[in-house]
Amino acid sequence: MGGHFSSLLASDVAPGERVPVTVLTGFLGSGKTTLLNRLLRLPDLHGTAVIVNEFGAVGIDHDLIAQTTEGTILLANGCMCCAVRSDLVEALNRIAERTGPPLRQVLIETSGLVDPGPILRTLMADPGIRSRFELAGVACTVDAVLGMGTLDRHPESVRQVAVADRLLLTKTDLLEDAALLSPLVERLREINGLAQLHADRESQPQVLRDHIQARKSTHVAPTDTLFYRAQYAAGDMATDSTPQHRDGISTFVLVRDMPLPRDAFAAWLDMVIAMRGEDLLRVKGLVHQAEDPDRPLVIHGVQHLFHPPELLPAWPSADRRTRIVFITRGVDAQALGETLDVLVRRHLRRSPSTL
Ligand SMILES: Nc1nc2c(ncn2[C@@H]2O[C@H](COP(=O)(O)OP(=O)(O)OP(=O)(O)O)[C@@H](O)[C@H]2O)c(=O)[nH]1
Repeated sequence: MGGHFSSLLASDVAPGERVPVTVLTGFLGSGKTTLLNRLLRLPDLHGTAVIVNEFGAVGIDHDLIAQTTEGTILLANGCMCCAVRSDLVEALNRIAERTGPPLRQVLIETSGLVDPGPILRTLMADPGIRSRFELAGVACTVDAVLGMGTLDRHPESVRQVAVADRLLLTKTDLLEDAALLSPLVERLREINGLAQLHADRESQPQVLRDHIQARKSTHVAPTDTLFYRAQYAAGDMATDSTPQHRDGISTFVLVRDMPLPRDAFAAWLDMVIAMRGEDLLRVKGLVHQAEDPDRPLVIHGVQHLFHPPELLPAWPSADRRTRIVFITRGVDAQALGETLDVLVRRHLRRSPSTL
């Protein structure tokens, strides 16, 4: 075993007490800073660090953020898209090493123009960062009035939506008629049917607070709901779902009833990552491993980087099928499934006792 996923599987990294990091993205002017300010006015945010990333050498976003919460640290560290790795790593290390109240969670506000992919990669790839921090998820603001036009004109805004766990519709108060929202909601669902959509402006700061405070170790239930949402995204999951295409992005779910031999599954995922890593915008799944049938393996990746996979103590529901959700750019769902089947068959010919 030599690929990216296999090495993670072999390293057996324990989740531990890592600090959750949430990325807040959203196109220019979509309301990130406004939401952040409303968040910072809520109680119970002690130990929250906020990293603001701005486009251009002289940013003003950090001046627009009210520093109202005790124990909140604000860092402004320049342009995320061209210096993402060193700046972000440096900012996180600085936060982790400072003295003072314990750090409980981090929120990174990205510049409105960036594709959040490199930021997520940095969070997942840097060994020093990974040992201290865990990616809690991505929240994305979408302007209820201008969102549709932005998605039409700016591919980076599509990518922001595609990688989000939560989509927060802003400026709904400016809509004359709530029905005007439906085409945008439909479009967002086509790009990313997995994300939770929050259109209620009032509750959005609380939604974001709950999200940034959630630790992965407490995520058993959300992992389960992920698949209900996936079902919504991809229709019937009895077999592999038909890809939903929009904006060059397709979403599908790969489903397998039979337990998968661990080595065959890891070899397949290594191969998929090596060949199509750049096009895997988001991969999330529960895997039924033949060698450990009672504990599902949770996999979670962004492009060619995956989190260390984690074993859940038990299946979150009676459904024990392997279900992997893919949000990709142009990856052929059928070919992906067939390759997995070939590798599993080959493995079983060599080691028939696995099942
Ligand atoms: N009416 C209304 N205005 C909003 C809402 N959210 C943001 N705005 C306004 O929209 C404008 C842009 O909001 P910001 O919060 O600065 O947006 P941003 O995403 O941080 O913008 P960038 O930093 O340029 O990427 C500001 O004038 C806000 O007052 C909302 O929910 N309702």
